[in-house]
Amino acid sequence: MKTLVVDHPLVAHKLTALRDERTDSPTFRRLADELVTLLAYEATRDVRVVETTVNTPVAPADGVRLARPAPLVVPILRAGLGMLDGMTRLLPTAEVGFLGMIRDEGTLKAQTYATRLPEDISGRQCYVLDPMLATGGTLAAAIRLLFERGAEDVTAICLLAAPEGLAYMEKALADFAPVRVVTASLDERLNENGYIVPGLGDAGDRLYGSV
Ligand SMILES: O=P(O)(O)OC[C@H]1O[C@H](OP(=O)(O)OP(=O)(O)O)[C@H](O)[C@@H]1O
Ligand SMILES: O=c1cc[nH]c(=O)[nH]1
Ligand SMILES: [Mg+2]
Repeated sequence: MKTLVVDHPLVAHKLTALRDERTDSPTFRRLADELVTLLAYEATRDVRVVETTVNTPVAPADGVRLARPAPLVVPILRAGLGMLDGMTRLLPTAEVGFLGMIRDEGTLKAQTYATRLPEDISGRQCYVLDPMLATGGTLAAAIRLLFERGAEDVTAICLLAAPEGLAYMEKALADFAPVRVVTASLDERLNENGYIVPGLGDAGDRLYGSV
């Protein structure tokens, strides 16, 4: 598994504002959206393209276009939904599938409550969106499911990741084809409740709750 922590002053600036407990939900949503687009630029560096030629008003020009089948983008509900628009702004022709998953806050185990993916994802490049990689249980289960359905490679885009979660995913996904994690920050650790420290709190609540 490869992990990329995007090192860019704009990413750091927006992430700092996102973490701030005084940031309200509308601002949090906007910042998450902007951050995803910046992360997606790095995350799609290996997106498959094919060569093509177009005619400019002056002369033919060699170029590329996205290969088919189009990439599949999978936000993990609920919090991952806050990253979807930022991602499809960069990849407007991507297909979108949905996974609904929730972590039991007692056991910290992830449960899947909704799956809405295309019938056939064999050979597809997949981009999974979830702002928080904490224990890694949610993302590992989501990525495993995509590989079991035939995905060719999977990139997870997260706003924050914890070292414990990355280590867990490394082991849990060792038998699967390439996995990449692209994140804005590798934070210090998890606390006793499985929250990322310093983190940003509960991403789902901050996006969609009344906090
Ligand atoms: O790495 P893990 O320890 O599995 O935890 C991370 C998961 O927890 C959060 O979702 P949550 O279960 O709170 O659901 P929500 O998006 O509906 O708020 C977050 O968005 C991840 O999906
Ligand atoms: O820090 C954390 C961990 C899991 N889920 C969140 O929303 N935040
Ligand atoms: Mg939550």
